[in-house]
Amino acid sequence: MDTTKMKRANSVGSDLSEQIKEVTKDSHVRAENTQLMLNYQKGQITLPQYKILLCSLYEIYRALEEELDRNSAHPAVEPIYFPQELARLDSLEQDLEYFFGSQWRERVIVPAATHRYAERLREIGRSSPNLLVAHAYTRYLGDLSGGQVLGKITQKSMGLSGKEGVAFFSFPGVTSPHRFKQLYRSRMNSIELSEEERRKVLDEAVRAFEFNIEVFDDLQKMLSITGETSGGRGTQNGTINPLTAI
Ligand code: HEM
Repeated sequence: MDTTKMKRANSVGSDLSEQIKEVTKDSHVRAENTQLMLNYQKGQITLPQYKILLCSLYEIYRALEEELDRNSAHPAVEPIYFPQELARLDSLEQDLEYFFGSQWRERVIVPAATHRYAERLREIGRSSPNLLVAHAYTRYLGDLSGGQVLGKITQKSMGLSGKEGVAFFSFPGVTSPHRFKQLYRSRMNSIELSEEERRKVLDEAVRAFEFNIEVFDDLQKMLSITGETSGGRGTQNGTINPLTAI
């Protein structure tokens, strides 16, 4: 972490939740401004874009949640381990089945950036579980924040009714995202970390955003190669090969 970022982290006090927000502020702006997220915010997300995004989210959450589960008793994981409230894997599986049919597992295709992100999650799950909080924060608090707006946009842009195809955005175990985020932050703040460990967590959070940005950029490239950047057909439950199916 460069000294400017570290100074900024310290300027907001000693709470991990404040520091992590501060050091990832610029990264958040960059993530919001990726082409994929910009299209999203303009309501220009198409079914092929959404389906291919779901595939990557599935790989990411599979790695994240397997590592959180495996390390659930670790002192830096236990306070922020909320599988009932937060786990996304089942919802993603439901959404993928809705769009790709019962053989959806054979249709999941992801770009190289997604593999790198998932590999990093598995690596830290194995060797530095302290860092999982940085990734859990980046994804889950994002899903409970901007993600809630994106869910509504998805439903509207794709004319989906009810929860079908958009289970990913829905958190039935969280009554108030605002209050839950407060609880989550206080749990983050209760994790005991040395200065060195804290610096590594903050670094990892910046990296976590970077992984997401790379995934979005790769997805955008994949879509432009398949000519599906806008107004694609998006055959539901089609039987064609993965690239044309997205
Ligand atoms: C269209 C894209 C996005 C929009 C419109 C958006 C919007 C927002 C908003 C409005 C908040 C603040 C909520 C609050 O203060 O209570 C927020 C928080 C957050 N977002 Fe995003 N976001 C987007 C993309 C992302 C992405 C791609 C990530 C990471 C993968 C992300 C991660 C986060 C995190 C971790 C927070 C919590 C910050 C904190 O309170 O510490 N966001 N987002």
